[in-house]
Amino acid sequence: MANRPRAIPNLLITGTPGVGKSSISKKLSERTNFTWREVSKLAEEHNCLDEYDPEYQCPFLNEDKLLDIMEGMMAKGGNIVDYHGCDFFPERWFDGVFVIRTNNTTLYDRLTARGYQGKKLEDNVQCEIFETLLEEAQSSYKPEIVQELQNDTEAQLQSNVDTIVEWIERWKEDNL
Ligand SMILES: Nc1ncnc2c1ncn2[C@@H]1O[C@H](COP(=O)(O)OP(=O)(O)OP(=O)(O)O)[C@@H](O)[C@H]1O
Repeated sequence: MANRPRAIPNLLITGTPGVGKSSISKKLSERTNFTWREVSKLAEEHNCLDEYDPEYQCPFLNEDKLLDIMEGMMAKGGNIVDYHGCDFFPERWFDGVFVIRTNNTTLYDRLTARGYQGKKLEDNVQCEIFETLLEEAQSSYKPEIVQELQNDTEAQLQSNVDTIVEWIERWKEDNL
């Protein structure tokens, strides 16, 4: 553990759209001095979105350009990276990967409330049912750094933030 490149860890908060990544990341950034990196916003701000994908009703992400922009941000640690994908980031960036989960009916309600419908709604709920992001995280990172967090209720939201804050403290102690 002694030759870790960072004094404070980088975290990845991932999961299907609507599971609560931003809610958790925001609260976490308020409880810590870590920086919340909303990848979708970064991509927009730095013009990393290419032409529109009519099937999925969202723009294509220019991953290489985005990674170049994020590389410098990640060097010192202290980042909370929030994105609904995880297999294209360099494995070395992250010390902890948290896959946020939500039960299917709750997720359906949240996405409907957000105005999702038709194929977009179905695809996102299926993505959660098939545990797509969990598998993606498990195949992209060492199993010991990947943790699932159930996030259906407000009480779970709070306890998930507590769990990650405790994880950060433990990481710091282990990597002095
Ligand atoms: N634990 C929770 N209990 C109740 N509501 C929640 C909880 N977590 C998130 N929500 C609500 O669910 C909705 C989606 O949450 P949020 O935007 O954080 O998800 P997300 O995973 O970041 O989505 P996206 O990937 O699209 O950005 C929001 O309305 C949020 O207030």
